[in-house]
Amino acid sequence: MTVKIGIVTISDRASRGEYEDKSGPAIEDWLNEAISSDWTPEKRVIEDGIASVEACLKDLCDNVQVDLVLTTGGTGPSPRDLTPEAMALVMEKELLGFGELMRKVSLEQVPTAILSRQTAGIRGKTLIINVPGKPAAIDVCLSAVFPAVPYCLDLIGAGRIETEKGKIDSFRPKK
Ligand SMILES: Nc1ncnc2c1ncn2[C@@H]1O[C@H](COP(=O)(O)OP(=O)(O)OP(=O)(O)O)[C@@H](O)[C@H]1O
Ligand SMILES: Nc1nc2c(c(=O)[nH]1)N[C@H]1C(S)=C(S)[C@@H](COP(=O)(O)O)O[C@H]1N2
Repeated sequence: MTVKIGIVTISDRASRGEYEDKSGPAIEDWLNEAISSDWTPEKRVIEDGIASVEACLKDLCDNVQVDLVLTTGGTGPSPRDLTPEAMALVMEKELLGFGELMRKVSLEQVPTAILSRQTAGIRGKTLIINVPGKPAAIDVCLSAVFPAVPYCLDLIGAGRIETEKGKIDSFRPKK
């Protein structure tokens, strides 16, 4: 069975068509290069807000039953940045290391990386990871955390993914 991956762009302006969504497609391109096994994208572009993000994430996890969700946007400090507040309502377990590592590598590029409240967590058999909205944040954040993603999916009973050696060396500890 194919692994399903949710790609969720969270942006008021992209969802209204005021600018072109570049971050969702950048995530899809990145995954196409990084994953060598079979996978299918489930793409969404939604407005900022606790209710919109909560509903989208619950639908992807509980109804569509995706294995992994990557969100982009809404992690900052401005009034409409509410992705973390929605994550708090959706996650059953938070994985704090993801946010810590993504901020660390992002800080080597921009001092404003500390403004992102991005995190990751588990709901059922789905891993959800937040990335900031700027298209430039995608490669640095995903390259940093993705080596641990396949084993995390194994541990929660999600589908198995293999990565493209050279792009991402995923690590599975020997049993
Ligand atoms: N999905 C996206 N596609 C293209 N550019 C984006 C996207 N999301 C963010 N950006 C760029 O990054 C900037 C900062 O992103 P941020 O998420 O803070 O947007 P925002 O100012 O809250 O507005 P909005 O929620 O309407 O995207 C945006 O002004 C835009 O230039
Ligand atoms: N790697 C990386 N991380 C980054 C940025 C970036 O340009 N590159 N932008 C920062 C900025 S300016 C903000 S406000 C926060 C939150 O962005 P978001 O609200 O679009 O999620 O992410 C931060 N993290």
